[in-house]
Amino acid sequence: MPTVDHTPARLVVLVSGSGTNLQALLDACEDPAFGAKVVAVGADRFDVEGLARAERAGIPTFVKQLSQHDSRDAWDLALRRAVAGFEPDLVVLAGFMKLVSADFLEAFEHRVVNTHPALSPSFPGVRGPADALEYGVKVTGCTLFVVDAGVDTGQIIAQSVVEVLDDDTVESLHERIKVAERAMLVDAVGRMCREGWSVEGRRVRIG
Ligand SMILES: Nc1nc2c(c(=O)[nH]1)N[C@@H](CN(C=O)c1ccc(C(=O)N[C@@H](CCC(=O)O)C(=O)O)cc1)CN2
Ligand SMILES: NCC(=O)N[C@@H]1O[C@H](COP(=O)([O-])[O-])[C@@H](O)[C@H]1O
Repeated sequence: MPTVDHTPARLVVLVSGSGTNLQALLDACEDPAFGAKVVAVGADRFDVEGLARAERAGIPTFVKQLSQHDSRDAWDLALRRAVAGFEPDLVVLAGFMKLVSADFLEAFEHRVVNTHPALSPSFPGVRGPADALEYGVKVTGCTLFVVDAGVDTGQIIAQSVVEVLDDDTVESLHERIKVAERAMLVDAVGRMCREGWSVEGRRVRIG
């Protein structure tokens, strides 16, 4: 089972875009009682707002771009080494739009979590809000899970429900999901870092 080896716990956050989930963690970490600090932010692309948010907060950043490596395996290894160099207790994929390999996950067993804008196991992949809207569900939401080698199939840590409104667009729905997602992420990551967690079969227990 994972152990939290540092106080405060060390978070490495991976992003690909605007980084509002990252920002929520950065804000929460300002309170020493939160029990965690972001020690590095990584991305798979340059010039994203998520990296700028980290730089403004004085946090080290790194970029590992797939196109700058000879193969997917070489990219994955470079990413793994960069993350490992920061000795994370927890790796948070926060809008990170690349699949990570089984080797990556083995290096940080049960320590890699991802936030997804749908209620798993429904609507996996990169179109969670659009797929929920198209299907016609009346409620959707967000899920934090322990990442495994599948796509959004890992053990569920936390979920939050969001109502779908009659006049929702993909954008309006995703924005409302993101409000719930940030609160869910901050709450669950804080509790994991302060209380520890265990994974048994499909079940995750905090504390
Ligand atoms: N092993 C896993 N890695 C990741 C997971 C996961 O569940 N298991 N979740 C993602 C986020 N994600 C959806 O939740 C997701 C991200 C990206 C893709 C995808 O097909 N990406 C393409 C590239 C797309 C791009 O660069 O814009 C790819 O990886 O080649 C699917 C699902 C985080 N990682
Ligand atoms: N499948 C992965 C996926 O859809 N991820 C989603 O991208 C958004 C990133 O927002 P942010 O960059 O503002 O945190 C979040 O809603 C996250 O769940």
